[in-house]
Amino acid sequence: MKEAILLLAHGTPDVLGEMAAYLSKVTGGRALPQEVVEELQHRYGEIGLGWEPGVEPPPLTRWTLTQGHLLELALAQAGHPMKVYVGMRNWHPYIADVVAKMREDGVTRIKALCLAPQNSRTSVGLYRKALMEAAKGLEVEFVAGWAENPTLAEAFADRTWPVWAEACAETGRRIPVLFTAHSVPCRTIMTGSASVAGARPGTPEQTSPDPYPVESKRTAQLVADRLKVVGFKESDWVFAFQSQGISGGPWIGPTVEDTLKALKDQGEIGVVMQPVGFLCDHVEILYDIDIAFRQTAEELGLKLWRAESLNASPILAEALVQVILGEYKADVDEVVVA
Ligand SMILES: C=CC1=C(C)c2cc3[nH]c(cc4nc(cc5[nH]c(cc1n2)c(C)c5CCC(=O)O)C(CCC(=O)O)=C4C)c(C)c3C=C
Ligand SMILES: [Fe+2]
Ligand SMILES: [Fe+2]
Repeated sequence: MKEAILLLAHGTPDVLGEMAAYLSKVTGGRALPQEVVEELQHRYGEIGLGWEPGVEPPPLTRWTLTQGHLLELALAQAGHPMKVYVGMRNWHPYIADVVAKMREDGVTRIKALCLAPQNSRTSVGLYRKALMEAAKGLEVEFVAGWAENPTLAEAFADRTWPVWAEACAETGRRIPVLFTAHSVPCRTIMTGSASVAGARPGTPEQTSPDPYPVESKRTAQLVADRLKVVGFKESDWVFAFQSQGISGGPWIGPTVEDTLKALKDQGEIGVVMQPVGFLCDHVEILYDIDIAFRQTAEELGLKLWRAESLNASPILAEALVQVILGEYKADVDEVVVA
């Protein structure tokens, strides 16, 4: 048996001209209106993507590949050297192509982990589906969720503390922290939902509510708990779901926009945003938070600070090692032959 690690991630286009093809992957082939394509080209353009390839790949691809390298190094340092591959669902390097490469390299057992700690059928479920289709005949151990890993909470706390301290010092006030995760469509979280993307047929997951909203808030709670050693209080944080889709239908809230308004109405003068649903920089952080929410906050008279993304955080690499080595009991599927 030859075992290797596969990190699964979202993927992002390399140039603006690939946007329509990329979106078709994201939506599973459903074409989106031209104005949605153009709006997303505008947003990705604002964070540095061009019509021609840049010197470096876009942040989401670059950081995801870096996280793979750091994990490989951390595994070796922990005395468990294993090769780490990275596959994306919606763009290159595609999961199917990476699994084909793993086969070529003689891998017979894959331990797969999503760079999305909170389990949703609209993210993790789709990654699992793509992997199982590609890995026919290989043994697969799939980690479905690791939202409550204490070292992950430590990694986020490590990024939150300096910016929260800066915000409080600059204003002389306790500034609230707004933890966020990506929103999902309302139909995703409904029991018996028809939207069961990625769920294994006949499993309870297919008909049970999506665990995602609860898991997202648990991550936030654990980060808040860890910050209490530096004087953080339970009353210092709130939670919202950000970046509701622009492709139609109702998505879960509370939204960041409504939460910023509520904070202003309560007399707050600023807010620190900590997006605990994301492990690295991408459009939801660099555009939605740094440009759009910052502008909304300014219009309301609030100053907005943002915690640095985990990106190359060594504590994140440590958390991944724990999940892979089974030192942290993650939500792991039974080992199956795909
Ligand atoms: C837990 C759920 C989701 C996470 C996490 C998530 C991260 C994420 N998404 C993008 C880029 C896009 N996502 C889009 C649509 C979309 N996203 C989710 C869920 C999560 N995304 C859903 C359910 C959908 C709707 C899909 C559909 O069939 O319509 C889109 C399309 C435009 C839009 O609707 O906004 C983009 C683009 C990134 C980069 C990302 C980060 C890892
Ligand atoms: Fe998405
Ligand atoms: Fe999104």
